[in-house]
Amino acid sequence: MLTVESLKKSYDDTAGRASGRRSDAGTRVFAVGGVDFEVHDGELFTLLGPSGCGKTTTLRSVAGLERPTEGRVTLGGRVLFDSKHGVNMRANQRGLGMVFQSYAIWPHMSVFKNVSFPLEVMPRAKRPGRKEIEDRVRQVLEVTELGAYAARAATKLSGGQQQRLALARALVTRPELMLLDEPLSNLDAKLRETMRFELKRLQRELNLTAIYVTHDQSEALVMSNRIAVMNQGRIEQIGKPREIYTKPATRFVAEFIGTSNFIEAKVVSVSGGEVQVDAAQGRLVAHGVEAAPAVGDTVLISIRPECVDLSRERRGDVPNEWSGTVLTRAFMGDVVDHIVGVGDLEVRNRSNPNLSIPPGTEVHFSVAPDKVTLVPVD
Ligand SMILES: Nc1ncnc2c1ncn2[C@@H]1O[C@H](COP(=O)(O)OP(=O)(O)OP(=O)(O)O)[C@@H](O)[C@H]1O
Repeated sequence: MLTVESLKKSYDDTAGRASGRRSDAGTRVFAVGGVDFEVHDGELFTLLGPSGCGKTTTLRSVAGLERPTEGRVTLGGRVLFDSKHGVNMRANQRGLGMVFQSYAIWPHMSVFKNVSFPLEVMPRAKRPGRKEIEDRVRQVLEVTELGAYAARAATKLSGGQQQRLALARALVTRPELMLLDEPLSNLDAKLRETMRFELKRLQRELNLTAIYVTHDQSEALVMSNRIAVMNQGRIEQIGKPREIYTKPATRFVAEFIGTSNFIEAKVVSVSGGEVQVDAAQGRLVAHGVEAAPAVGDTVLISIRPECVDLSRERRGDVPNEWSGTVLTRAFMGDVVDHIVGVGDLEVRNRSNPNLSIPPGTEVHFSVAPDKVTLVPVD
C-alpha cells in the first residue's frame, strides 16, 4: 500500500547536531541514508532503533513535513514524493493521520470539539454535513472508549484518555495511513503497557494501516506485524517480531533486541542447514541455518539467555553441552539470570525462578541446535 524507495535525507551539519554519517561533500550528514520498505494494507509496521537513527526523519518524510533529498514515496498508487520528477505533494493532501509524542490536544475545546474540529475545517467541497460530522465523531469516540466524556473539557482527561483523544482526532478523517511517532512515550510505565494493547486492539478492529515509530523494543515486539530495525540512517533488518528476535541478521539487531550471548567461532563443517563451529570453549552445532557460510569462515554465534538450558547434572546425551561455574545469580521476580563462566567466556542463562543455583557451583548447560544463530561478522 505504501512504498518507500531509496529515501535519503541529508542535513547541513553547521548546527553540529548530527554526528558520524558524513556524506561525500563533507559538510552534510545523512539522517536517512537510503531506506526501502513497503507497508501492507491493515498492517502495523514499526520503525525501531536507538535515538538519532533516523526514524522520525523517515516518518516526517512520508508525512510531507520534511522534504527528502532523494527517493520516491507512493501510497495506494498515488505518488506523494518523487525526487526524479520533482513531485512533492503537500502534507495536508496526502490523506494521512498523525499522532505524535506530544499529543497536543486542543485544551480550550471539549472532547467532542477536539474530534469534530478537523472535519469542520475541511475545504467546503470535502466537508461532511453537520449530521454526518456528529455521527462520525460519536462513532470514533465509541471506538476509543471516550463516548462518556464527549462534553468534558479535554484537559480534564487522564494521560491515557488524552492519548486516545489524540488518536480519535486523527482517526475521524479516515486516513489511508496513520503515522504514530512514539505516541506512548509521555505516559507512565504502567499506562504505557496498557495502551500498547489498546492501540493494537484498535488498529486490528479498524483494520488500520499504520507506521509506528519507537525506540522501545518490547513495545515494537508486542504491537507490530513487522518491524524495520534502523541503525545510523539505514534499515538493518525487516521481519516479523519473532523472526527479528530469533533470527537477527546482524550483531546490531541481536544486541538491540533483547540480550544475547555472542561467541566467536570458526566454521568446521557445513551440510545443508547444519553447520558445526569451533569456539575456543568447544564445539557447537547449529540447525536451520539459511545463509550457509563456508568452511573456514569466522562467524559470530548468538544465543539468547532463555535458550541456555542450565542444569546441575551433566546429561551427556544432548547436543551442545558445555560445563562451567556459576559466577553470579540475579533474581528478577519472574525470572532468574545466572552468569556461567566457561574459561574466560561469560554465558548468560535465563530460567524459571524455581531454578536457582548459587555462585561457585559447577554446572552444565546445553543449547538446542535450532537456537544457535549465526550472525555474519560485521
Ligand atoms: N533539522 C536538522 N538539522 C540537522 N540535523 C538533523 C535535523 N533533524 C535531525 N537531524 C539529525 O538526523 C539524525 C536522525 O534524526 P531523527 O530525529 O530522525 O532520529 P530518531 O531516530 O527519530 O531519534 P529520536 O528517537 O531521538 O527521535 C540525528 O543525528 C539528528 O541529530
